[in-house]
Amino acid sequence: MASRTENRPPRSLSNKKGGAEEAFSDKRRRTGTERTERQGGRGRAPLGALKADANEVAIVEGSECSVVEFTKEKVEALLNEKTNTKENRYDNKRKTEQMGDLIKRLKLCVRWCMKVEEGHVQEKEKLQTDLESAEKKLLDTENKMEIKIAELDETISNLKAIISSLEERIVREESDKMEAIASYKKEQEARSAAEQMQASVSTELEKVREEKSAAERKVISNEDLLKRAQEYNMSLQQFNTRLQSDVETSNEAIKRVEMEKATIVETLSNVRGHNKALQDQLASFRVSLDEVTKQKEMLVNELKCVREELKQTRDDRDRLQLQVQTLAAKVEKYGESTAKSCAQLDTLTIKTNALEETCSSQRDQIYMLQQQLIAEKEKLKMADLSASETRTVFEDQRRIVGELQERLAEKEFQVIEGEKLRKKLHNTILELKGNIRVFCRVRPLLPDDGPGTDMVLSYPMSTEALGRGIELVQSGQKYPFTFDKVFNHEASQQDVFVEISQLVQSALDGYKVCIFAYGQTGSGKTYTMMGRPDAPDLKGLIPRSLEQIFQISQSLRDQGWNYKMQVSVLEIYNETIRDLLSSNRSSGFDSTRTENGVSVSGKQPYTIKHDVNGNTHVSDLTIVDVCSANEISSLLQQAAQSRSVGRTHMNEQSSRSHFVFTLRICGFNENTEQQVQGVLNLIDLAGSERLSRSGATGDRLKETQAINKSLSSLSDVIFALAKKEEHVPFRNSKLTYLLQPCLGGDSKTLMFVNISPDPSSTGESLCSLRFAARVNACEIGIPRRQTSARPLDSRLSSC
Ligand SMILES: Nc1ncnc2c1ncn2[C@@H]1O[C@H](COP(=O)(O)OP(=O)(O)OP(=O)(O)O)[C@@H](O)[C@H]1O
Repeated sequence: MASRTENRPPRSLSNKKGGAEEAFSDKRRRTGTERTERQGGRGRAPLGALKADANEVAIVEGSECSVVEFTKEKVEALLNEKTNTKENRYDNKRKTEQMGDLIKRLKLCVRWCMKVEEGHVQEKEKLQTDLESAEKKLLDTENKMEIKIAELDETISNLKAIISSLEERIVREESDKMEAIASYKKEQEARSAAEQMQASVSTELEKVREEKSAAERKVISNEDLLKRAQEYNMSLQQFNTRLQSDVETSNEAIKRVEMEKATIVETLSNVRGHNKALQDQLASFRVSLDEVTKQKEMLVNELKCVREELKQTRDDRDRLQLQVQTLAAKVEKYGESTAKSCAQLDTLTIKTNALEETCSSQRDQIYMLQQQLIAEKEKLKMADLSASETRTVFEDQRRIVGELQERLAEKEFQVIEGEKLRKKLHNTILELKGNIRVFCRVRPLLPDDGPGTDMVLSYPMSTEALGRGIELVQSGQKYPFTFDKVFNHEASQQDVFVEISQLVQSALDGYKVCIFAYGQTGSGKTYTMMGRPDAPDLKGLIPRSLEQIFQISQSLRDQGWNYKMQVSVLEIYNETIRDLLSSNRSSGFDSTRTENGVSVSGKQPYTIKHDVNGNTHVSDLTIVDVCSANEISSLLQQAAQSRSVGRTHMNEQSSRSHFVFTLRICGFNENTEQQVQGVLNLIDLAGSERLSRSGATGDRLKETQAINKSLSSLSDVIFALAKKEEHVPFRNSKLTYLLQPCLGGDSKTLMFVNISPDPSSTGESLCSLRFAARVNACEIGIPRRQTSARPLDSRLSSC
């Protein structure tokens, strides 16, 4: 805000005389005062003050530039001052002095007058500049006011346009609403008509089919109408949303107008402030600034007009707001009524649809029921017809079932009988083959075998001896032997197993079966019995037999056979029994001596006993229940592991220990309640250790004699047992006691005599062959041989 002094307009010199005089005297007074203040510091008094009482002006000598204060009276007195001619009539000097003094004073007066005029001019200029600035400010304010008024006019025109558009919309909306109501009424009428039509059609449908199609067409048209009504409803809803958005925009416009109004009010307050300031200024220059006053009045008038307009605008706005509110209320009402009508329409549509659906579904149901009824009637007829046929067929079927059941029982009986016959035949065949059979197996030459390529073994090709004979050449002499079967060095593990597989089957049939290998060290006993279980083609008799047993036992399940199998594995080394399946290895050694296989005092571990059925039992031996060949192979691995650990522990030579694998088979047939108990003993007998292969050249005869002695003693035992001689050598031996039921009882025994083709061990081979031939020949004495004179056919027929 401009300061009061800045805004003060400059004093005009074109005032009336009185005013000018007043200003003049006032100015003079002020100038005098100022000067007095300025000169007071130097101690100089004004001339007027010094000469005031004498109407004279004191003039300071030598100071022409000094300013002397005059008054009007003094100036007039100075101008009217006349020289005293009477006194100075003749005194020219005095007269000159008086005139000089007067001239001086007049000069001072003129200088003062000029100074005063100069001050007046300056003041006038200042006042003029002040006036101009005030006018400029007034113009600025005027311009601002005009801009504001224009803005307000624009806002008002905008508002008027909005109001007019809203009014137009309301009119349109009302017309649309009227149309909607009219169409709704029409639709209702149409619906009621359609319902009536539908009712009439549904009644007519039952009567006439042709009219039904016409009614359906009408229903379709009604559906079209309904669809159109739904579409119209959708458009109404859209229009409603549009209206709501318009209301929102108008609300926003109202908010904008309110904000503008607030700014206008603020501006107005500013203008009022300005106006007040201007009024103050105008009051101070009321006289000299008439035009400004007029302009101010005009401004005030304009302001009043603006206020009035503002008031009007507010009123308009209020009115508009009221209109908007009423419109909004109307819109809400319309919305509600539309929603209600929509809901009614929806419910009506749903009802109509439901009724139509029910009608159509009932129609379908009736049709279906009619069709079903027809079909059922036909079925009933057919059923009546076929019932009698079925009855006859049923009777036939019942008769056939009875016959089949009879035949089944007959066949089952035949199967059981056939199984019995098979067993019997199988047993007879084996008996015919011999209860104790001896097979000879020759292993191939090994890289470790001694030098020399002389063929020491040959196989006669005569019809009688083909596959059964073997000839050994020693010192140029031929020694022929005949066995139940001879396997040359080319025979595979499978070839050997094929020959013994029937014997294995006998174990499942409830017989005691014993297969053992006999022969010198390194002749292939372990290879024949165990083979190399890790290589499928090189598996020996033990794993192959066990696999076969499990396969057959599984296949016999269909015939009602259930088998329980138990395994035990032991080793006899130097009259010591070692349980190869015992988890406690330290207790696996039996150092207690026994007599006749029975401990003499107290309960000793691993005592061998025979029960009344001829079964052998070893006390405290680990017996493991097995259900699969895999379990047995893992047990065999365990046994092999225990064997090698035991050998290291006892510093044992491998060929000195006998390996005995026993499988007890207990079978029960659920159908026939038949029970069998078989035993399969698979034994790898100890070969006699060569004394010293390296030192054989020196003491060859002694070495051979020792081996022969060992083989001979084992062969003596086997021979005596097989022949059931009273005197059995080495009776106290555990092996003898173990072999006794296998060879001496009713068990089926197979002995492998293994031969090495090594030319350096021909002596041992000859020895083995001789002893095996003795065992082979010992069957001469057993009962089967006595009956073997009968022809084979007659023996088979007796079975
Ligand atoms: N038919 C065969 N085919 C191939 N190799 C064989 C055959 N028979 C035995 N052998 C091999 O001969 C060697 C000796 O065989 P094996 O250990 O079975 O003799 P053994 O009679 O059990 O000896 P010991 O009495 O010392 O235990 C082994 O290396 C074995 O692989």
